[in-house]
Amino acid sequence: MPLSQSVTARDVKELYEEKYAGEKLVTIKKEVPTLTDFEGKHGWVVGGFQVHSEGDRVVVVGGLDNLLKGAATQCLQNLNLALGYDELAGIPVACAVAVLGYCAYAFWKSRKHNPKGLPSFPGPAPLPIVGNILDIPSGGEEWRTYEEIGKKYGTDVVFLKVFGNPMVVINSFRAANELLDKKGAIYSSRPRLVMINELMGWSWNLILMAYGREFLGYRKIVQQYFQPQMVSKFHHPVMRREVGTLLYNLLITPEDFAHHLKRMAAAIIMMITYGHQVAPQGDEYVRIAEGVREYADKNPGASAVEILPILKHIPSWVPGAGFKRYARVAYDLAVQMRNKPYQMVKQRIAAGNAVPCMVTTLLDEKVEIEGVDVDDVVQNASAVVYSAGADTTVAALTNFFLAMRTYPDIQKRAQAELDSVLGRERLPDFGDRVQLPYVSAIVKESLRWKAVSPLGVPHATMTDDEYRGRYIPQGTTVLANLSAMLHDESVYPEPDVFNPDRYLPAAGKEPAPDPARAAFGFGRRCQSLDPCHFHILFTLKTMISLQRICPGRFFADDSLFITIASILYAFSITHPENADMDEGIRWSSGLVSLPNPFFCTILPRFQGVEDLLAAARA
Ligand code: HEM
Repeated sequence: MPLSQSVTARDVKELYEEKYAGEKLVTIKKEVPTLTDFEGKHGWVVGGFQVHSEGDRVVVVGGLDNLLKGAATQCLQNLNLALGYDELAGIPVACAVAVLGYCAYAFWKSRKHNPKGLPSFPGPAPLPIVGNILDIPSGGEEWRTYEEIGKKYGTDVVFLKVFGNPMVVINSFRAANELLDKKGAIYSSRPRLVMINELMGWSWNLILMAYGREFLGYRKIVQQYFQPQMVSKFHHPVMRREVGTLLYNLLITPEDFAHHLKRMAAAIIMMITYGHQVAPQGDEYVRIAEGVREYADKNPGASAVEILPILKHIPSWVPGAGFKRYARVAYDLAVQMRNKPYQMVKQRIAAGNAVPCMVTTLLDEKVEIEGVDVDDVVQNASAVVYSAGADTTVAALTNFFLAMRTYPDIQKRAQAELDSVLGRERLPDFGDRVQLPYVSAIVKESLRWKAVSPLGVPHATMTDDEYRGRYIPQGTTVLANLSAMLHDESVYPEPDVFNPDRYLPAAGKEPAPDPARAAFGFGRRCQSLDPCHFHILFTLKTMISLQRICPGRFFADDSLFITIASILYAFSITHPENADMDEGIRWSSGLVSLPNPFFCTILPRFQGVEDLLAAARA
C-alpha cells in the first residue's frame, strides 16, 4: 500500500509526536528471512518493508529485528514529509513557543538515549541545549577543521551534538570501513535534510533518499545501468566522441578550458540518459540542470532550518523567511529538471526518432517500483544521473589540470609513456590502459590529491550501535571525512604532494591503496539484486562483493581515464608565464568541491595534433 495513501496527515502528526516512543506503535507482522547464514555476521532486509494503518496503529511489515526499529523510524520520517503546510497553519504564530519546546525536546532527547550508559566518542564539550553548534566549521574547507578536531582529541571518530542531534565525523579509513561498509545494515540511511529535500523538492533524488523500499528500487535501477559491462558497451562510444569534441575545443579556445570540461561532462550524461546531443552553447536542459545545482549549492538559511525544522512552516511573506522564497524557485527548477528532458524523449518516442538511451531502455523494460508511478520512476532515476555525475567528473578533471600545471615533470613522464605506446598516429583508447600504468596512476592521484567530495554524502544510523565500547545513537548523522582519509600520512606519505609513483610497484615497498576505496564513499547501501530473482548464491555473492557505494564509479573511472590520457597525449599544460604562481587557490564547500578559477596555458604538443584531432572528430 503506498505510504501517503494509507496514513492520514492526522495519523502522521500524532505518530511523529510519539516518534521516539515509536516502538509502541509498531507491530511486526512478518519476519523476512535473513541472509545471516550466507553472510555469517549480519543480514539485511531482503524485501524492504511496508507501512500501513490498522485502526489507530501503524503496522510495519517486514524487516530484520536489528533493522526494524530504524526502518520504522525512517518510515515515520518519510510519512512526516507527506504533511502539507496548510495542516500546520498557525505554527508561525506560535513559533517562539515552538522554539522553546524544541529546545526542551532536544534536552530530553539528549538524556534519553544510551541505555547501557556507554561513553560517547571524544569531541569538544557541548554547551547546554545548543550543544556543539559553535564547533561546527563553516566558511570553507571544513574537512580540514574536522581533521584538526580529531587530532586535538586524539580520536579518528569525533562525536558532536547540535541541539540534541548526535553527529559523528569519521576521519580514518579503518573506522569508515568497519562502520559504513561492514555495518552497512545500520549506517545506510541519510539524515533528514529539511531545506534541500523537503523545501527544495529533492526528495525524489536517490543520493539524498533515506533508506527504504523506494531507495532500494532506484538504487537497483541506477546501479544496473552503470555496471562495468554497460559502461564499456554503451557508454564508451559516447565518451570517445565527446572527448574528441573536448580536444577540438581546447585547440580552438584553450583559455575556456573550464567551460569545455563542463560541456563535455554534461554532453556525455545527456546523451546516455536522454539521447540528447547538447548544443555547443546555451543548451536549454543543461541550463536548467546547472540552475538546480547552483541553487542547491548556495542553500541560504539551510543551517537554521536544519537545526529547527519547524521553521519550514513559516510563511514566505514573513521577514527573514527569504529561504522559503528561494526554496520555491529551486523547487520549480527541480521539477523542470526532471520533467523537461523526459518529456522531450517521450515526444521523440512518439515521433519514432528517439535515440536509444537510459530513458528508452527503462521504458522498454517497464521498470517498476511498487507504489510509484512509472513516469516518476523513469524521470527520477534519469535525473539523478546528471545531479550526481556531471560536477563530480568536472571537479576531478579541474584538479587534474591544476596538478599538471604545477608538476611539469610528471606530465612529461606520462607523455613519454603515451608516446612509447601510441606513437604519433592515434589518440589513446580504453584498451590501451593496461599498457599505461603511469597515466593510470595520474588518474588515481587526481582523485586523491584533492577529494572531489571531501566530506562525502552524510549517512545516518538506523538503530543504536556500539563501536569500540562506545555508543552511537540511532539517528546519528555520520560524516565520512574522505579528504582526511585520502590525506592520511601513514598511508599516503607527503599527502599534499601530487605523486603518481606511490601507486606503482617499487622494490621493497607496497604500492599505496587505490584512493577509489574512499573517494567514492562507503557502505552497502543497496542490494543490487532482489535475491528472490537470483537463486544462485554464487552470483549473488560475486555481485555484492563488487558493490561499492557510488554506483557511477566504473563510469567515472573510465571517463576520467580516457579524458586524461587524451589531453596528455595532445596537449602540454603549463603555468602562464605572467600569472602569479601562488594564486591562493581554495576549494569550495558542498557535496562537490571545486577550486577557484585559475589560468593554464594549453598548447598542442607536437606537429600534426591538429590533423589527428580533426580526423578523430570527423
Ligand atoms: C569522480 C567522480 C565521482 C565521485 C568522486 C563520486 C563520489 C561519490 C560519493 C562520495 C558518493 C557518496 C557515497 C556515500 O554515500 O558514502 C556518491 C554517491 C553517488 N554517486 Fe557518485 N561519484 C562520482 C561520479 C558519479 C557518476 C558519474 C555517477 C553517475 C551515475 C554517480 C552517481 C552517484 C549516485 C547515484 C550516488 C548516490 C548513491 C546512493 O546514495 O546510494 N557518481 N558518489
